[in-house]
Amino acid sequence: MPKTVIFRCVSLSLQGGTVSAELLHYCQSLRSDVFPEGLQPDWLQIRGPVIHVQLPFPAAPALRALVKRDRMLSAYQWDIKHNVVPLPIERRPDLQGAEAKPLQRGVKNVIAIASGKGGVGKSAVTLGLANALSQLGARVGILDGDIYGPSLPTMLGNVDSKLTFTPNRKMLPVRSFGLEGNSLGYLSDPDDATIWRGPMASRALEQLFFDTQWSDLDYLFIDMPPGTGDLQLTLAQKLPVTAAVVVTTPQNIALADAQKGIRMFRKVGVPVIGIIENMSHYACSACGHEEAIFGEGGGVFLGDQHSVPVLGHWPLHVGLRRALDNGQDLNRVLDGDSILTTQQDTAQLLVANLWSLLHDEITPLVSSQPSQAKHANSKPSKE
Ligand SMILES: Nc1ncnc2c1ncn2[C@@H]1O[C@H](COP(=O)(O)OP(=O)(O)OP(=O)(O)O)[C@@H](O)[C@H]1O
Repeated sequence: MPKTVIFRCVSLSLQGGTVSAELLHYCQSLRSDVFPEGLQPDWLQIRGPVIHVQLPFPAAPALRALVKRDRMLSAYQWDIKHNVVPLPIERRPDLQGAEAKPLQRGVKNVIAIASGKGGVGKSAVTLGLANALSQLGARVGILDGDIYGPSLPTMLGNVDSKLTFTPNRKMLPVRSFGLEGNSLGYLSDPDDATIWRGPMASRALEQLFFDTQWSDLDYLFIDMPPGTGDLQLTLAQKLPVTAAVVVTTPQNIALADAQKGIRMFRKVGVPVIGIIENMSHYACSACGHEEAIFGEGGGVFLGDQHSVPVLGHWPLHVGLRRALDNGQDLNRVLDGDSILTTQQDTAQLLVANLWSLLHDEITPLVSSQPSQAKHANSKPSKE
């Protein structure tokens, strides 16, 4: 129905004091990256001039931006809340096997953040996403799976914290900046981990995952160990991972490793719901000149090859590096910086993609659509 006609219907129905089905229909016709199928009628309740929304994932800023662009909808008051929906067990092949252990009570979704190659910023991206979702009102935890170089305690600014245990010997996660975290770095001398070998390392991580008493969490991120070897494969198989995100830099060398990561998850039936291109470019803080230090277009090329959407292009950012390495609260030291908006946009797209996995009637963004990000079809530059 054309917009003008709907507008008239809605005005009439409001004058009559009745809720307009046309308005719900109209909301469904709105489209954005985060809401590719519009606003679903069962999310909305219209009472007089107020539209109450219960989103199944945290994305209030994306919805506000959508509403702001729309002359008719911006005339309403919007009351936006969310209640995160877990992926049902029947849609999770990883939880159905005889060996698979169930998710802990209260953890709704487990998202693995992986990279084929080390040093691409996987831990930085994990923390950035977790922080962004927490700022959007989600309850978020991080499991530091990088046993050979646990970086979570440094990034959360609590290197001296040690784990405490419940009476039945469950580990209680450490809390910082509104996030829960667990890492071998809190448990022992981190240097001990460097001598661990494959099966031992994988058992340690399983234990860290299953024997932590997480609170009720909407999202638990696992910062996977770098690489695509046996350790990573075993973990992807044994941990109840809802979906995976692959981090890469634009370079060819990183892309080749990221491809292996995507294949690895697919092999064990874990959907890869997005790629994040980190260190996409550098913007000089003195003159603003942008330089693609590690090449260009790699993330999009990878996404197109594997039909996985690119969720974000994160720049090399001096302030971010400083904050992470000094364990500072990103929201405080980067307040007003566009990097936080970039991270939040990516996080909203990520949880929207995760939600779309739940619904047969919604076209999943996962593995069926080519990337919608800019520079589509461009090949990575030779670096
Ligand atoms: N976008 C970015 N801008 C600036 N610095 C970054 C960015 N991403 C990561 N870094 C910095 O790069 C370094 C490596 O990042 P990080 O530890 O997250 O990589 P990783 O992929 O997890 O490494 P590993 O393979 O060792 O686990 C850190 O000092 C981090 O703060």
